[in-house]
Order: sequence, then structure tokens, then C-alpha cells
Amino acid sequence: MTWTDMITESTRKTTRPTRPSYVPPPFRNTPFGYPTEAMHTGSFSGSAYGFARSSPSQPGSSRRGGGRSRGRGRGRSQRWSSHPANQNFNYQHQLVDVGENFDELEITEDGGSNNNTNENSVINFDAYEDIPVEITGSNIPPPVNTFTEIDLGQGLNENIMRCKYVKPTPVQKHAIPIAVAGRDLMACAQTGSGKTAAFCFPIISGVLRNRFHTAGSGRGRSRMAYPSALILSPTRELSCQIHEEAQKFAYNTGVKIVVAYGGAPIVQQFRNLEKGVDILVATPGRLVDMIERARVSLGMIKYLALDEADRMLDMGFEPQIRKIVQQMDMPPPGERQTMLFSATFPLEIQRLASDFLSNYIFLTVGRVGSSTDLIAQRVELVQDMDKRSLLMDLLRSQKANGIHGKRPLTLVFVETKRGADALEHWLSMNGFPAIAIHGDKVQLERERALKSFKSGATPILVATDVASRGLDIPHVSHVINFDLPKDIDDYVHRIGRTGRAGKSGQATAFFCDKNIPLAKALVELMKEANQEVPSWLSQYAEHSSHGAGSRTKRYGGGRFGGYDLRGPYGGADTGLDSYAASSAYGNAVSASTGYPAATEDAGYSVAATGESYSTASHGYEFDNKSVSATGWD
Ligand SMILES: Nc1ncnc2c1ncn2[C@@H]1O[C@H](COP(=O)(O)OP(=O)(O)OP(=O)(O)O)[C@@H](O)[C@H]1O
Repeated sequence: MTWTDMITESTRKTTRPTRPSYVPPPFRNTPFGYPTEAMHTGSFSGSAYGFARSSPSQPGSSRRGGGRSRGRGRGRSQRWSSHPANQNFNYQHQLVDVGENFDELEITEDGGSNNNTNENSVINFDAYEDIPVEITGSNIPPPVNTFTEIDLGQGLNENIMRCKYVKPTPVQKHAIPIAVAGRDLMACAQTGSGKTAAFCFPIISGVLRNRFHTAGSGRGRSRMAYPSALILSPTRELSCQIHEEAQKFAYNTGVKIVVAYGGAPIVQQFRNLEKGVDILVATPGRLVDMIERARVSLGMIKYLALDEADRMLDMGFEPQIRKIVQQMDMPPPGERQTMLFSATFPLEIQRLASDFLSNYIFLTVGRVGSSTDLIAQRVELVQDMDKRSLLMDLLRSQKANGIHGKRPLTLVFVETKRGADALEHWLSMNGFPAIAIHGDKVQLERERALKSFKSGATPILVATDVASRGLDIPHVSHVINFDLPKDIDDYVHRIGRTGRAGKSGQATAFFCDKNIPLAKALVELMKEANQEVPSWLSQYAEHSSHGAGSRTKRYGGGRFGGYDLRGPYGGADTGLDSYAASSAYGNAVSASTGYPAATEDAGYSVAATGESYSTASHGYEFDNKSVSATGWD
């Protein structure tokens, strides 16, 4: 059985019975399952697509390939091709007809209605042009402006093109070179800004580089699986989404990716593991179960990524996470590479980071915990009893505004599971097709609800916070906080289900008396995202204390936004005390891609590296070499 047969087989036998097979959206409805003739004929060459520019070498960054000698163009391409691992997947590449296999992988039940072919190519890149970037840590690898500047390998580069990812997003520009250089990373970037690829690409590329053995399943008679990468995420749906994304990125490379999450039969997941696994995507609870049953060993883990790490703590997963990372057989920090990603990083997660990460780089793209200004935010003052009629008015008024001939999707967040069921029922009775998703529904119902919403069959999803994090659903044009969350970070993630990948979105919040503790944080957040704040909300904010949702409390006082707890030099023992006092960035790093002058004071970052970044508009300097870094260019 070929690898692609196996992957198709495993996808068919997925524990998610409503999704028998999968084809990544960008590849659907294309004659051969991929968009261009050039791809079909395999006419990419390393020099054309892979390795056009060499990066300045970074001291101390060589552990996992980042410090390998790098040539330019053809020379580097030849080196890559001669790599045994690369020969292996080139060989597979020749044997396997890409188009046929994409046809095999097609999702049939979507009926094409969830087809977002070409969507990535129309991403609004300009939307991120002036995003502020802050980096702390030592020996920071420089950012890139194109994917081809990074030595990700031919197979992955081809898949990036197939996905129509034309340029890296800002977080990808910075995070990918850092991760490819083998460095630990704590990265915070706004919702919908491409964090998934930012950790998937380096992991897949690293797995390919180190692939001298077959994927880690049982050795000898043991049925233990030995993945070399682990991606932890808080919810089942998010784990499934990351799994699908990663499969798309690893298509036809031979990298085996398996997902494990609760609420689905564990036996099927064991079978998937037995077929071999390089990258395991898992929720913490199910993973602990598998480890305790001696079906998964973490002894070979080289890459560990925690997506939405702060949410995992909120959900009470800290004991499981600590168990997985610190008390099992996982290699310690320094021997594995660890990455934490989220759009929000409250203080408690930074403390966890200091236990899990080694000599890490702290990256923030956009202000920590901020919402993107692609989302138009409105807040309506309303009594509890009037919420339903206000919701009805909103839904009626948007009914006419279709996207691509389809009705826009609306995500309505409520506080409780019972509230979700009740609102779903009430909306349905009133002629608004709605479906609910929450933690009391069995997994199959949750998946059906999500699928029906994604496809547009049921254009209103009533959800608890189970759907607030990470889910990437095209065409969500409006997020309504029917009940506001208690915590501002949850608000940020909820509204982040719209306004993704450079597209605009709308968010409406129903504010009632019990939300007064959130007023201050909400006003700060809205102002920062250049939103109009109603005067009544400002008044509430002035009269309320910091309250439960306070950003100041969450992010540690003083500065608005997050900062590196290790201090301005990222904890580096610089021996350069005098530099700490200097604000002139001498021998220090401050990275800002076109940081607006008005906000510059809130966004300093320094690290002692001996390099200097210029904060002059749209430019960097590395070791006196100018590198264009104008956000997206
Ligand atoms: N370089 C790129 N070019 C075009 N589209 C991209 C690129 N990177 C990511 N995307 C698309 O942007 C969307 C959002 O990406 P992703 O889900 O990774 O965001 P995120 O930052 O993880 O969001 P969240 O914080 O909500 O989890 C996805 O549809 C993804 O396919």
C-alpha cells in the first residue's frame, strides 16, 4: 500500500464519520487537484522556488538546520536534492500522481459549498502592512519576506504554492525562520493571522530533514507509537482543524500526521497510530490516556507546539500539560524544540513558558491580546429581556447581504450550554436556521453542527466558548456576543472568528448591567483597534474598577499589552548592563515593521545580540545589511 493510499485510508476511517475523505479547499474543483500546469508537470526547481536567498548566519542558531551552511540558488538546491530524506520523498513524488490522489481525498459531503478555492490568493495583504512587531531574546534569526527564502524543502514549498500562500503573513515572516533555526519560541499574533502555518511549516520541514527512519510506530512487537512532533491544542475541533491543515501542508511528502482527541473512539485512533506517526496532534486529556495505556511514547519528541496555550490553562488542563511535558518521557527543554502560540498571553502562561522553554525568543506581532482593526466592533446597551428582539433585528437586517451569492454566516456566542440550546430553538422557531454547539453535545453532534454551519446549510451557529478559539471558518461575517464573556481575552478570541486572513468582519456585543466589570478592558481594546466607543460605555469604564476582565491585571500592570517577563533583554546574560540603560537600541534589537510613531512608546523591545534593527519606517538592518521588511513585501 502506498503512503497516499494509507493516508486516504486513514482519512476514510477517521473517527469523524461525517467526513469520509478530504481534499484541501484550495485544491478542489481543479482538473488535477492542483491549480497550475507548472505544478502538474513538476517543473518547479529548487532555484526557482526554494532557495533563492541565503540568510545571514546566526550565532548559536545551528541546532536544527538553521545554522547549516547555506548556498544560493542552484547550489543550495543541489545540496537539498542530495539529502537522503529528500531523495526519499522525491522518489515518492515521481511515483505518485498528485492529481489522482487529490481526487481521492475529496470531501464529497460538502457538495462544494464550503469551497474556498483561491480565497488565499485574495487575502488582503495590505491590511497587515503596518503591524507592529516586537522581538526579545538572544541571537534572533532575521525575518524573511518570502517563503522561498527559507530552506523548508521542495515538497513543503510546493504545497505552500498549492495552498496559494503567496507571501508569509507577518507572524510567519518572523516565526518561521526562528523555528527553522531550532529556537524555542513564544509567539503572540492576532487572530486569523496565520499562526497555524507558522508552527506547522518548521515542524514538517524539520521532520523531513530528520527522516532517516520510517514514521514512529511500534518497534518490534511493541504497539507503542513514537511521534517526533507533538502539537497540543485545547479543543477537539481545533485539533481536527490543525490536523487537516497539517495534512494539506505535508501532502505527498510522506510525513504522517495523526490526530487524537476525546469524545471519539480511542480504538480507531490507536489503529491510526499503529500505521505510523511523525506528527501527533492531540488534546491533552486524550493524550494522557494514550500515554498511560502505553500506546504513545514521547521519548522521541523533537518538536513540541502548544497552540492556544492560555486556553488550555483556562480549561484546567495545566496538570495534564505539566504531566505530558514534565513528568513523562519527553526530552527536557533544550533537547526538544518548544513553541507556544496564541493571540493572548496572560501572565500565567508566561510563567509556564519559563518552565517549558529554553533560551526562547519572545515574539509579538500586533499588540498582545489586541483585536485586529479588520473587525468593526459595535457595542449595544441592552436589557437582558430585550436581547432576543435585538438579535432578531440584526439578523433581519443582514439577511440581504450575501457573500458570493451565499448568505453570510453568523456566529452567536452565549454563556451557557442551556442558553445555547434555548436560543437555537427560539431562532429556528422564528424562521432563522440555527444550530448549537457546546460541550454537552456528543462529539458527533458537535461535528455535525460545525459542518452544517461551515457549509452554509445552517447559517447561524449558537455557541459557547467551545467554538471561540482557533476555528477558521470562511465567510463568518458577523460575530454576535449575545452574552459577553467575563474575560476580555475570550472576547478577543470570539470576535476573531471573523476578520481573518486580511478580510473584514463585524462584531456586535450586547452589553447589560452584569457586564460592567468588563467595560474598562473593552474600551481599551476598542480604542486600540481604532473603534468608535459609545460614550455610555466610556462612562461605565471610568466608574468601574479594573474588574475581572482587566487587561492590566491579565498582562501585568504598567504597559498596555504583553511583555517578556524575563525583562527587556529576554533574560539573556549579556554582560552589557550599560545597554539596558540605553534607549538608543545600541547593540540591541528592536524590530518594528512600520510601527506607527504614535504607538511606538508602547512597543519597545530589546535584546542583546550585537545586531541592530532599525525602526526607521519599513526597513531593517542586520549586520549592516539592509533587508526590506515592509510588513508584507
Ligand atoms: N501566508 C498566507 N497566505 C494566505 N493565507 C494564509 C496564509 N497563512 C495563513 N493563511 C490563511 O489565513 C487563515 C487564518 O489562519 P490561521 O487559522 O492559522 O490563523 P490563526 O492566527 O491561527 O488564528 P486564531 O488565533 O484564531 O487561531 C486560514 O484560512 C489560513 O489558510
